[in-house]
Amino acid sequence: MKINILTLFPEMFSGFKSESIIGKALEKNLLEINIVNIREFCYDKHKQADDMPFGGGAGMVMKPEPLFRALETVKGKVIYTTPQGVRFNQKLAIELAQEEEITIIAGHYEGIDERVVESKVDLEVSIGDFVLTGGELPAMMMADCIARLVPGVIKKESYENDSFFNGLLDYPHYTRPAEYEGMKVPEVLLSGHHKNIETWRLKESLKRTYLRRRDLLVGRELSKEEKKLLAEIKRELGK
Ligand SMILES: Nc1nonc1C(=O)NC1CCNCC1
Repeated sequence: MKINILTLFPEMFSGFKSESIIGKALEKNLLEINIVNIREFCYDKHKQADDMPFGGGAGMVMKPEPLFRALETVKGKVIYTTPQGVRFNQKLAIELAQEEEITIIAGHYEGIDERVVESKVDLEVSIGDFVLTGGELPAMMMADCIARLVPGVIKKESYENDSFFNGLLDYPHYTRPAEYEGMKVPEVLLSGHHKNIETWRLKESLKRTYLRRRDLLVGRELSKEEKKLLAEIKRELGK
C-alpha cells in the first residue's frame, strides 16, 4: 500500500516515518509513505502557497494551482483532512487499508481553495470536533491507523483484540511484576488456562464497553457467550 501526504511542512513527518512501528514497516517495504512538499509546486518567484481570502476575513487560504499540480503527481483516492469531514473511525480505516494507494491533503491556515475540494477530493475526513493549526497531525493519525492494518506491519492477533476491531473496547493489560506495591495482577491471567483467560478478557471488554461506550453495543449482534457474559456483568453491577 502507498500513502501520499501533501503538506507544506514535510519535516513534521520525519519522526513519524523513522520511528517505531511505522519506521520498521517502511524499512521492511511493507508499505510506502510518500511525503509531497506542496511548496515545490509553487512556481512563482516567492513560492507562494497561500493567499488572502476573496470576500475578506482573517486568515489565509491555500492556493489552488500548487495543489492541482501536486495532485497530478499522485494517484489513489484523495482524502482531505478537515473538521467539515466525516468522522474518522476504525471502520473507515479498514476500508481505506484495502486501497492500493491513497492521497491525503493536509490542509493549513483557513483551509484549501474549494475548487480543489470540488474537483479532486473524494472524501473529507475529520478526526474530531476541534480545530488544529494544520492537517498534518490528522494525516499522521490516519496514516498510522491505516498502516497498522497492512499485512505484516503488526501481528494479526494484536490488532484483532484492539479496541473497536471487534466492535468492543480493549480489555485491561498487565505485565511483570505480578505484584507491585500491593497491587496484584488478576489470578486468572497467571493461571495458564487459556480458555478461562479468553473468557475473562471478553468479559472485561464487554464490561468496559457497557460502562464507557454503550453506544457501541447498540445494534451489535451479540454471540451466545457475549449475551451470557453481559447478563453476568449487569447482575454484578446491580443493573
Ligand atoms: N479536526 C480536524 N480533523 O481533521 N482536520 C482537522 C483540523 O482541525 N484541521 C485544521 C482546521 C483549521 N485549518 C487548519 C487545519
